Amino acid sequence: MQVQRLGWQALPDGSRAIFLLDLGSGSDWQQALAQLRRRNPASQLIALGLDSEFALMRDALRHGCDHCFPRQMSHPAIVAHILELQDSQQEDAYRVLIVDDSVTAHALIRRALAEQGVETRALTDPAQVLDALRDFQPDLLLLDMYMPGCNGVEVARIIRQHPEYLSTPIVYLSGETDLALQVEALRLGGDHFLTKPFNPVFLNAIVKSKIERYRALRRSMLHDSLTGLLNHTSSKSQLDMALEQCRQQQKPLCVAMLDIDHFKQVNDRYGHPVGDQIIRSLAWLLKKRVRHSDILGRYGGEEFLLALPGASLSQGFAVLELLRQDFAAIHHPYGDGYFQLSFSCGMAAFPAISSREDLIQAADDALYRAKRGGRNRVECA
Ligand SMILES: Nc1nc2c(ncn2[C@@H]2O[C@H](COP(=O)(O)OP(=O)(O)OP(=O)(O)O)[C@@H](O)[C@H]2O)c(=O)[nH]1
Repeated sequence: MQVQRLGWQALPDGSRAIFLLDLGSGSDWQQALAQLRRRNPASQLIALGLDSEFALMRDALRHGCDHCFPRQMSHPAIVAHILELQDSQQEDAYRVLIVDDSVTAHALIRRALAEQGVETRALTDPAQVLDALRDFQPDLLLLDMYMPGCNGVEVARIIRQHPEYLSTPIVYLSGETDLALQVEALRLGGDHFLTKPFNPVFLNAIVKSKIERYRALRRSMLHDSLTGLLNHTSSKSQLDMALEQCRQQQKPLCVAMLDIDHFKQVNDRYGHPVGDQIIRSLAWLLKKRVRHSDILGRYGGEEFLLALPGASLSQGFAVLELLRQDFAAIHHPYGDGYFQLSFSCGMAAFPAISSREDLIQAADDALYRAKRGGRNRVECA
């Protein structure tokens, strides 16, 4: 992430950036803010340090701010929000699965959604829906109501039998105008009912808002709230998927378990909030340095899991050794001074070790050796 400090006059146009704005105390920012908004429609505008006052927030939002962070918001909370925004800017395109027996309807819907950059896959046979859900991992389903052999409500009910798809938004898109039938369809597992012929602008608006909420919900389910990294359960499931891909593509994969050294002493000496901040700062260092395709999770209290698909044990070792040195060099401010910390790390790699459980166990054993060997070191299985 690049950070620049600029005055209102020097702010660039047409960028996809995150702007942190100090709106000051007067009201002369309103015009400048509105202009910035017009010139940078794809950017995120954040007003910092505002008094939590209705009229001020209303004006900031009215003139183009996406978020207002009140004065009392802590610095770590601000950084966490910014990192989350940066993540959401890097997200994949929205994916919509269309189930409709008419190929003409497919073409119309796909064209309308493609205009907003939404990826689509279309099925004429509803019996293939479970395979398509697994392969395509859509963010939303658009379901026709009347199809040969099965209706849309039955498809929705079958999908809802699978816990992993319980929260996937289902929108009916059908010529059915009977209100009682529409209500019944919603009761049995749908989230919204749109009628054909559809308005493309309205369809896109519904699809976008449903997917935004769905992705936000998934983010909070899959990520750890302190650091924003994957949580314990989702680290393991993402590692399973990455391992499967590496197996198919005959690539190596390296797993590292990291644990901050003598962390109990940090809490005891400086207090729990400082301990939390140390956990965040290691999380952010790791996040800044790994690739988008790597898997990074908070595995336990002060323990992290990092998996590097495509990296051999020696390549992974080089990455972790550098990270170890860089973390150990950080000066963590406290009072008028600072303190330094280190982490220990254990590593193991596929294909020498083939299952997820064995990889984590082997990396954990190596981590234990690193601790026993004096800490602040990386050991390989
Ligand atoms: N501040 C803070 N502390 C945590 C969190 N999760 C776990 N801890 C603390 O982390 C400490 C871990 O201590 P230990 O497992 O004994 O190990 P250690 O002191 O790090 O020593 P070594 O791992 O042997 O180097 C415990 O005191 C936990 O209470 C958290 O979310 N925030």
